[in-house]
Amino acid sequence: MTNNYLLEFSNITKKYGSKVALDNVSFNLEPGKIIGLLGPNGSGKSTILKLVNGLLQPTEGEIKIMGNPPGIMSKSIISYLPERTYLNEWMKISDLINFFADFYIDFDINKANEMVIALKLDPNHKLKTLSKGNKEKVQLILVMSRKAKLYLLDEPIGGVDPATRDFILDTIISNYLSDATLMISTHLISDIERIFDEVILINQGTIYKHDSVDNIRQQTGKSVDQLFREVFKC
Ligand SMILES: Nc1ncnc2c1ncn2[C@@H]1O[C@H](COP(=O)(O)OP(=O)(O)OP(=O)(O)O)[C@@H](O)[C@H]1O
Repeated sequence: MTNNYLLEFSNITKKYGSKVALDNVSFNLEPGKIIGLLGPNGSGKSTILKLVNGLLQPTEGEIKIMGNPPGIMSKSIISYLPERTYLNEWMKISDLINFFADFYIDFDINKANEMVIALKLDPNHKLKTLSKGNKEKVQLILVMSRKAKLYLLDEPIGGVDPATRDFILDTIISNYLSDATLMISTHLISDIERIFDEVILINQGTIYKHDSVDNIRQQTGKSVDQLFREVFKC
């Protein structure tokens, strides 16, 4: 690595056919930060996360994760929670945990089991039988139990009731290593902004603002949620 960036996202344009989803987007992320990726529907958040994870290829531009392009090395250090579940609905929570433990050498099975207890889930239940919010908890447990360097969470807690969100957020932040970076796409800004160090505000495929939450609060006198509502007012 020639610099201290965990992720370099340089001059990325992504087109789906003739649709420009990202237009010359650049940002760099340092290790040890929690970044909120915020923007209206269709602004390009999921596209960014899929590009970083190597599920999509950029039309133009360059992505580097710890100095390397997305590939085998980056997949070993990225833990990704996609917007839709890909897990086998017929598997029990305990089976899914064992499956992940077999698949990822950085998976901490003890941490996963602790989180199952903390989030009041029954490991003998099949995913198929769980409510939407409890399914989300299971997916988060699986993703956060890896000792990854970069966590990419696409809308992680949309289905969880507001009272449980805080508890889940606390569980997340107390269970990842302090030099890891989390990038979280969400519409639940007021619920989650307390854990963000930085935010990237994106609109129609271009970055409106990338700054620390402290700077935003100092410079605008507003919370991120207030700023978002003002900037992206319909
Ligand atoms: N496979 C695809 N084919 C064509 N267009 C696509 C495809 N995937 C995304 N798009 C378009 O690219 C743009 C960005 O989509 P993306 O899913 O990245 O937005 P998003 O910010 O994650 O949205 P949301 O908040 O609604 O989840 C949108 O206009 C979307 O319609």
